Amino acid sequence: MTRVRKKTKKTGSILLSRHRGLRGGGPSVIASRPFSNTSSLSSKVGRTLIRSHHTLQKRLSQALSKNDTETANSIRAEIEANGGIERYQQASVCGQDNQRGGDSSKVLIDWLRETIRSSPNKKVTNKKLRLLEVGALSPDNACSRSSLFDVTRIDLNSRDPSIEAQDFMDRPIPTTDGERFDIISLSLVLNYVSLPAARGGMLGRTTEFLQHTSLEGEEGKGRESRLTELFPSLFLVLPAPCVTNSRYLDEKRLEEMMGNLGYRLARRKLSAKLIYQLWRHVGKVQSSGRQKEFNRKEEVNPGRTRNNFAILFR
Ligand SMILES: C[S@@+](CC[C@H](N)C(=O)[O-])C[C@H]1O[C@@H](n2cnc3c(N)ncnc32)[C@H](O)[C@@H]1O
Repeated sequence: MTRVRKKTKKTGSILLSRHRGLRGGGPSVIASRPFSNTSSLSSKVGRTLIRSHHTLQKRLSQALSKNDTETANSIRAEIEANGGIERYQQASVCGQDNQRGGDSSKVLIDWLRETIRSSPNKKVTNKKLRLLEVGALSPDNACSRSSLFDVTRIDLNSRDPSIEAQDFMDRPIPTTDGERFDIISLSLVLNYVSLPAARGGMLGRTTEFLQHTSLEGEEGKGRESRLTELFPSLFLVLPAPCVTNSRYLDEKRLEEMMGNLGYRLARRKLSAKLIYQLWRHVGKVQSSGRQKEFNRKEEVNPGRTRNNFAILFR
C-alpha cells in the first residue's frame, strides 16, 4: 500500500544535498538577500540556498512535464532571482570545504590506494584511468590531483575552462572505445535530478559510457594489481537520507536496481551525511524480467518521517 502524503519536511526528511537538517526555507529567503561576491557563504545560507534551488528545480520539472509553460517561466525567473545555478554551485563548493563534509572524491582515491596497497603486485596500470566526472565543480578535487586519472569534466554550468558545459543526458553515446571511460563519477548529481524516472534514465545511461576492454592489454595480463578488478565502474555519492530514510528506496532496493543494469557493489561507505558507493559494471545483463518492479514506487520503508526520494526505470 502506497501512502500519499503532502510534502511537509519533518525531522529526518531529506535535504537533497550534502547538507541536511534544515527546516523550512523557501525561495524568498534567498531572494531577499543581496548576493555577495565573496567565494564563501555561511553554511546556513548555503544550505538554504541549495535546498531552495532543488525545490525550484523539482517544481520546474513538474511544470515542464505538464507542458505548463507559464508556470515553468515563472519558476525559471524565480531560480534566476535566487542567483541561478551559479549561486547554487557556489554554495556547493562551500559545502566541499573540509569543515563541512569535504571533497567526496577523496573517498574514491582512498579506496583505490588501499586496493593497490593490498595487492601482491603493486603495479597500477599501464595507462591512466579515464574518468568522466559529471557535475564537476572544480578542476582541483582529489581525483584531479591524483596521478591515477585522466579526467574529463562536464557540468550543466562550467565554472572553469577545463570543465565542458554539457548536460550528461545530451552527451553523445560513444561509438568507439576512445570515447568511453574506465570510471564515471556521479557525486551529488543524481539527487539534483528532480524526477524519479529521470534519475533511472541517468543511471541507465552511465552504462553506455563504460569501456570493457582490459586495462592492461594482452601483454600485461597477470601482472596487474587488484585495482583492475574495480573497473569499469560508477562512483555514486548521494545524501545519506536518500537511501537511509526514504520511503521508496533503501540500500537493498538500490542494489537490485543497479544489479538490473549490470552493476555489482564493490565498495561502500556511509557517513553521517553521505553515502559513497563504487559500482563495478560487469556487463550488460540479459533482461532479468525485473524491470516492471522498478517502474513504480514501492514503499520499502514506511513511516511518517520518511522522505520521498525514489528512482524509477521506464
Ligand atoms: C551539488 S553539485 C555536486 C558537485 C560535485 N560533484 C560534488 O560532489 O560536490 C551538483 C552539480 O551537478 C551538476 N549537474 C546536475 N545534473 C547534471 C547533468 N545532467 N549533467 C551535467 N551536470 C549536472 C550541477 O550543475 C551541479 O554543478
